[in-house]
Amino acid sequence: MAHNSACNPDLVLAHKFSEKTFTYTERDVAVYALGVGACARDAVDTDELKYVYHENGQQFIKVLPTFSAIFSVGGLPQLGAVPGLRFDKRLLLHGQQYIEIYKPLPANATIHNKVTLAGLHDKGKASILELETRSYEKESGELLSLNRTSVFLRGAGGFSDPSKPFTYSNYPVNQTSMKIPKTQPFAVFEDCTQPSQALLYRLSGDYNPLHSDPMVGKAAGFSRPILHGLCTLGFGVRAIIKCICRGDQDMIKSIFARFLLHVYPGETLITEMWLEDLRVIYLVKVKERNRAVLSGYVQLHRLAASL
Ligand SMILES: CCCCCCC[C@@H](O)CC(=O)SCCNC(=O)CCNC(=O)[C@H](O)C(C)(C)COP(=O)(O)OP(=O)(O)OC[C@H]1O[C@@H](n2cnc3c(N)ncnc32)[C@H](O)[C@@H]1OP(=O)(O)O
Repeated sequence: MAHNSACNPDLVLAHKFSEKTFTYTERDVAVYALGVGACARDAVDTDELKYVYHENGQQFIKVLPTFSAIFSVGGLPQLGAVPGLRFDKRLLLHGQQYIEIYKPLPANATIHNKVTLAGLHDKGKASILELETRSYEKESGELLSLNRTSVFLRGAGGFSDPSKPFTYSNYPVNQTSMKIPKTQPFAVFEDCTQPSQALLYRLSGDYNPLHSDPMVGKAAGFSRPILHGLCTLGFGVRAIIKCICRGDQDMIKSIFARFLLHVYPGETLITEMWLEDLRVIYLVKVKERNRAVLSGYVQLHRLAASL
């Protein structure tokens, strides 16, 4: 049987991504925090003002751990240039994100990114491409974070024998496995996204028109532009920092997220959390449609003394 020629796995796996350097400032950190809803309900929120303002004379504003995820988004335009990979960029969806944070992020820095391919899978109707981004602080050479981004390329699968579909990954499977407990959650947090949420969030560097252009949203199969997956993740992890970390963002060691369903800007997000030793399992639901949209875990360095 002839296979879809959307993807030549040998060429894709052999591709070397170019290294990139960029600088961010406190302004980017604050715009990001506002983009994931910090202080949206309460402009003097005692847990969150520090992400957008030099609260109590602090020298630098604090950085949300999920800010490191945007270091990986610069790889998006590069995907179109990967030899051996053909896909309709309007049909691309963010499938999963795994983040390791090695030290609290500085309020401003020049970052040097090294990107490698971590996985490629033929799912028949789609292919999944996984990229790893290691982000180094240029001045010190220190590794700040690792991101593994899985993109779900609808319509770009079926390039291998369906009886043994092509699959390659170079990372431990246990990093992406988790089960939602059947018990009552330890904590639940409800938060509203704004109708303009994606228009604000995109200023943090993901300018994919799927999140802003009504025509592109429709071409992708949605009634209107959808929210960035990493924005939903930012809301979910903020809820965990509030409810479990008691406001201390530096407790977070690693984060795993699987995007289950799209979110429309303006919808209400309910984050349910379960605590299993130093791991917080979480599930984010859209209240208006009663649908699960995101699940994953957050690994902590330690527990808050007041828990
Ligand atoms: C490099 C830098 C890149 C930066 C990227 C940033 C880009 C952003 O601008 C784009 C976005 O933010 S898009 C918004 C966020 N994402 C979403 O809304 C997607 C939500 N998820 C879905 O719609 C479906 O799960 C969907 C459509 C993903 C899958 O649903 P179905 O088609 O129903 O799939 P299903 O039949 O259940 O499963 C088929 C096989 O695929 C695996 N799979 C399913 N969901 C997955 C997911 N989310 N991530 C990874 N793999 C996934 C299944 O396990 C299954 O494989 P197998 O048969 O081997 O079990």
